[in-house]
Amino acid sequence: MSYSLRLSSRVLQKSFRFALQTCTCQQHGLHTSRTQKNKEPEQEGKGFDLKSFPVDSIRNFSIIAHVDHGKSTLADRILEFTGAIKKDADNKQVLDKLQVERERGITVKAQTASVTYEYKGQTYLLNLIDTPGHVDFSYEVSRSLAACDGVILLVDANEGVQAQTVANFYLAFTNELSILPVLNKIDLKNADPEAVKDQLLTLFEIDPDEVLMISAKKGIGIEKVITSVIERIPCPAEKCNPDAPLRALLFDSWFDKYKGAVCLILVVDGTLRKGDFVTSVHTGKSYEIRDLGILTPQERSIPQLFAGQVGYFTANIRSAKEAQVGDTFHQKGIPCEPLEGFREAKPMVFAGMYPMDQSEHPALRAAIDRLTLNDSSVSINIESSAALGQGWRLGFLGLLHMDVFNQRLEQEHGAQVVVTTPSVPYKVRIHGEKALREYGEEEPTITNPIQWPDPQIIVETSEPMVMGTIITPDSYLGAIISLCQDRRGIQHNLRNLDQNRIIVQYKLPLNEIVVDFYDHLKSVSSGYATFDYEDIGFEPSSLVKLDILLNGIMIEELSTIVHSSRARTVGKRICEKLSNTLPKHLFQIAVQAAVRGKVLARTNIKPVRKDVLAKCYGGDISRKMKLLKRQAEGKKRMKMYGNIEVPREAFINILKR
Ligand SMILES: Nc1nc2c(ncn2[C@@H]2O[C@H](COP(=O)(O)OP(=O)(O)OP(=O)(O)O)[C@@H](O)[C@H]2O)c(=O)[nH]1
Repeated sequence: MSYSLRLSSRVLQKSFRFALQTCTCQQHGLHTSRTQKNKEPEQEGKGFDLKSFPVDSIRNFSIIAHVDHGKSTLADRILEFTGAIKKDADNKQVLDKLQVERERGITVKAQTASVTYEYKGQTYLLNLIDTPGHVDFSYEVSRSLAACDGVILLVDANEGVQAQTVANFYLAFTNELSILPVLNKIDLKNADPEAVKDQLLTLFEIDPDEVLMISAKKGIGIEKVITSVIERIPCPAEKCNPDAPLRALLFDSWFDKYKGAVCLILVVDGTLRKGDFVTSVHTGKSYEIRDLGILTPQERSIPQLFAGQVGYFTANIRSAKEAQVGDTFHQKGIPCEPLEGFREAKPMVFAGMYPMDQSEHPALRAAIDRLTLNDSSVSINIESSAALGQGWRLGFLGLLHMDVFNQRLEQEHGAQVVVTTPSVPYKVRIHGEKALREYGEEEPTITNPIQWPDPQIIVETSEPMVMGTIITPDSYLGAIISLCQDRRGIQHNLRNLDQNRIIVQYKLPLNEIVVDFYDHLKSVSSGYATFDYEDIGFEPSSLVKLDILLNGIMIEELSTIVHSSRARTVGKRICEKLSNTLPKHLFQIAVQAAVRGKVLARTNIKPVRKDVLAKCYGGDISRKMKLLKRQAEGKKRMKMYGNIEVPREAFINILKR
């Protein structure tokens, strides 16, 4: 799905103007006039104050669902229905602002929109947070939920409950949020709302009478969703105190090249005003609030934010480290207890990232720094490689996350990067004083095979495990079970979801699923099975470092960590890939894969053959034999002393995914 940027900016400009008109009209009971339409946004912004929204008229909520169940479409309809954007056929996923989101048709970044709605004589301020559906972005979901009191749990009435519906339900449930179940896509011919209601009852004990039925695409049932949000999701009164000194939770941030970090906050206690001085609990640094506002969904300046309200501020914060998501801000000089943060992002997949050309290193560093401000779930460590130069080892929540980060670096910052094959973190228990001094702890976490300790000092190795939940039509169960077994999975649970669908849980090593498990699952189930996983910690496992040697010389960059039962197969695969990628030399090259010096796989790269007999017309056979013998001796010598040149491009081809 791709929309041109021109189109999206047109939609957003339109929506901005319309949002301003609506809010002003609702505030002052005016009708939209020609003069209002032509007013400058800044002038209108000055007149808008959130004072008239006491805590009991605020609803902070999120839409959570499995991927593609229609969250962004429902968000569009809510924005239209409340007048925040004009009703327009162009309004498609208005909150998906990033180019990568529009190109891939997925949400990767949670977005917020504040809208107002009149209901039973009172005007409500509804803060809607659109969240991503894909498993790799569940951190965005958990972060959004920290600012919410309730969620709309959206389920496709045709596809029914899927793996991420289950994961998202439990995320909201454990956060003690009110859950408003909504079935979407009831306009589809194959929609079976009654069966899906049964699934919700079986799995989550949701009363079928409480479930709303809508079509976000056709705009059916939207009003009921909005009024149910007002009636069934509590206001933030319980956790907010308007009379206490300021306490604000930072739950998202992004970088603006003119204003610095833009911080999205929930004001939990007190009031925040433009010009106030605030202090971060995390860094102890103080800042003057330069701009304060709400997202409608465009940034819109306002003079103050009150308890229970969601908005943004800018304070000339220039570094990602100073705008840490989960931080608490208080009034300068009036310290407070930090607010309870939320689940820390835990990178699951690590990969090296290097500039295409070393001269681009400073520019890439700046680009990564800015992008991590927008996506704080990425971890960064400096890394260097003899072949690829100076770079970074970045940690991501999953493979799609890594791909999207890479694409955003290119699209939003114009950076060209080399990304190496992803790996997962391992834990290695070591012994010996020298070893402990070197690694600094008894059980270091290894994110790069180069750091793997000498086998002599290893006591035990552990790898990260996940609990995978798969929902599938029963006809694909056999193929899915053999796929999971092939990936060293152990079945944990299996039960019927309804007459023809099964929910099955497998304990799997993360290493076995990071690269291509999802693709294989989709292919063996004709695209019907859905998968979600949660981290369940490290477990002891027999892990070894697989080294790659070229004519006996170890190439550090190509080493990988594998389960001992997989070493031979993986070694064979790498050797074959290398022999197809490396340029031929004048002598033969032996490509070997070895564990602790024992060779497990080998391929040979044949030498380039120079025709030494070309100039030898006719003549004696012994002369020819002599030339051939001399050539063979030369090659033998070269093999001993000749340097194998691995061009940077070949490395890039081998190392990149
Ligand atoms: N027929 C029908 N299609 C719908 C409806 N709601 C959404 N869709 C379609 O479903 C697809 C996915 O919708 P999105 O709104 O992007 O779904 P999403 O849940 O935000 O997706 P992610 O952000 O990637 O998780 C789009 O093609 C929509 O047009 C509906 O009520 N009926």
